[in-house]
Amino acid sequence: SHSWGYGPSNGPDKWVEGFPIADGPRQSPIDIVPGQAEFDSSLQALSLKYDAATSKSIINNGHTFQVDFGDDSDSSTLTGGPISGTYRLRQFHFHWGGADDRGSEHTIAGTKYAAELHLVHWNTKYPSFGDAVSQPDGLAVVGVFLQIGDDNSQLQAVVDALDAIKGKGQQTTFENFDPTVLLPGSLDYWTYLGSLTTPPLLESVTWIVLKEPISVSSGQMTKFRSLLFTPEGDEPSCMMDNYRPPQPLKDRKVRASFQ
Ligand SMILES: NS(=O)(=O)c1ccc(C(=O)NCc2cc(F)ccc2F)cc1
Ligand SMILES: [Zn+2]
Repeated sequence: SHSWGYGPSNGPDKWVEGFPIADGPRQSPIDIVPGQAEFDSSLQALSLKYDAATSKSIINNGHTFQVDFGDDSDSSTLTGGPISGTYRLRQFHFHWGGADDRGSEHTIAGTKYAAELHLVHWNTKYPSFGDAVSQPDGLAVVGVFLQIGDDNSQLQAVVDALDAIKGKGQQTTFENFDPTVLLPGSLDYWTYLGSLTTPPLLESVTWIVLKEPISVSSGQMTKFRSLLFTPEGDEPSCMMDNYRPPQPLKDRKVRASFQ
């Protein structure tokens, strides 16, 4: 059986065949309509405390590239915001388009950004990420939009590592990187209950989508698109348009941390 991907034969419209939860009640991403989000004064400020020493490696997993973090202690955590307790940073990755006019998973009143960063955290009330990922309050993912503009010098360290992980399955060390440098000035956010945006699409994610985008240049996006979905040696397929489109809101409310 061919595995899931983003092509015409294995893409988002086909995922329901192998993962029926694709049509579930709390799927992600969604279109966020600011005028319909409800300001909730009880929402706390986000507290993101990351330790550069926990960054380990950068890998091309055939769907995206991700930076993995050591998560066997509370060195890099998310607290506050809409969540209770402590969530540990596991990895961050991106989704992007084949052109600068698309690529984000969440959209804002229909507006697509060029890319979207996901910082993935798991609830330490569970013994591991693998346990947390199947729990309704197991994960918290912070989403950050990337908007085309000036070169993002903070992103360059990540961009420069991509040459070493061109093909699926390739990885290399990626140490001393603090993802705080990838956050925008404001931590204002929207939040709602959702899912993983890739199979197995588990409905275990508290989504925290930042209102303020960060910048990325067209040239930096071109380097994202030079990665391959395929292993070196296979017929090359450029890694792009690795985003799921917005899913039905169904019986959910989006809350805003700001007025
Ligand atoms: N785009 S997103 O931020 O929503 C997202 C975040 C994490 C994962 C993930 O960890 N997948 C692998 C994976 C899934 C499992 F369910 C169990 C183990 C595992 F490695 C997938 C999507
Ligand atoms: Zn993602």
